Amino acid sequence: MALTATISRPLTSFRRPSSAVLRPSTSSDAFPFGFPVPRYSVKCPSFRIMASSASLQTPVKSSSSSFLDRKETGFLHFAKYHGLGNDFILVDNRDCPEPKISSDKAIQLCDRNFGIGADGVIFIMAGTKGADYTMRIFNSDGSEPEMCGNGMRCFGKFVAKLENLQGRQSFTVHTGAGLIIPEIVEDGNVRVDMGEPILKASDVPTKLPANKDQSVVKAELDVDGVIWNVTCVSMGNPHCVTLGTKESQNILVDDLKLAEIGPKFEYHKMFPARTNTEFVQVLSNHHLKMRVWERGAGETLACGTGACAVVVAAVLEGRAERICRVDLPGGPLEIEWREENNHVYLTGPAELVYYGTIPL
Ligand SMILES: N[C@@H](CCC[C@H](N)C(=O)O)C(=O)O
Repeated sequence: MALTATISRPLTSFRRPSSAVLRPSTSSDAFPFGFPVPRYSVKCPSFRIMASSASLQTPVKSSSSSFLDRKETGFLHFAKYHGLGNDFILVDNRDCPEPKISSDKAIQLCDRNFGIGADGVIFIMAGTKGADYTMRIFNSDGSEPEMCGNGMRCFGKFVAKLENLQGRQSFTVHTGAGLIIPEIVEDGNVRVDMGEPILKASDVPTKLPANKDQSVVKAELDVDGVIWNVTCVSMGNPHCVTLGTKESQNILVDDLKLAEIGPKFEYHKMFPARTNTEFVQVLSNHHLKMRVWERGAGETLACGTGACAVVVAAVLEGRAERICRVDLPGGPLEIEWREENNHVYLTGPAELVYYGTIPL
């Protein structure tokens, strides 16, 4: 019998064990996709009968006369979501311990001309290490990052659909960046407890010379002869944040040729795991504007972990307060770096674009 998790709890602590209540699924937990349930899985033959841990409306028969079996080919059922234009293919992977598609397939599916088109593919997986769920993600270049802030908001919305959860909800998600807690709030936005930023240079990681406290704040980075002032922050994934060059403390982000300079930061020898790079214009001490060049995805319309890193960097450089609105090309995010627990909170929208099915 398939089980679905019903979770509703206040968000007061972090990195705590899961206490999700498990209940048998019923027909009211109908799988949201409006297409026939597949009779196979793509990379998990042992889960052949069950397409999703959400209940199926009709029993699945393994019939050799079915169209899909006859074709002997696979289909991927997915939901397309976006968080401020940072868009993802979401796959219900709860019935399979490994992502249902390979990183090579993710590259194809993310292609905006020859595929579905997305900045990444996100897998909703069963919980591990005491969490309610696990999130894995491939960037559009097939690399696997530790975390994704906008993706986590989409993850939260999709889980609520899959589990038929209404209203305010929160759950714990195990990621490469540790335990992350998305909460769907009253207005439908998702607020994510992103945990603590990592500032220790070797953990970001960056080879840039660190301060006494091992952080890299307003260090000089030479990119083709231009000296940029950069602060390095990991939100589980690496970020290089710049609020200006040695010449000028103010960047006009709209004027930057990101496609030209972005890759030079991403592959700079000072960043052994490559890096995401945020270019920031300070509008006031509560209002920042940024553009991002993402590791493994290029310029995107928004980056949640990036916006968090930007506020942390701007605070460390004395250019902003701990609660900021961050404007990205796709729209604004609210970021708070809370002093009492050192956690960063990210709040913003996540929207379903469509459900789809694609042959593999
Ligand atoms: N867009 C994401 C970040 C996705 C991962 C990133 N490209 C990386 O490789 O670290 C976000 O919203 O945080």
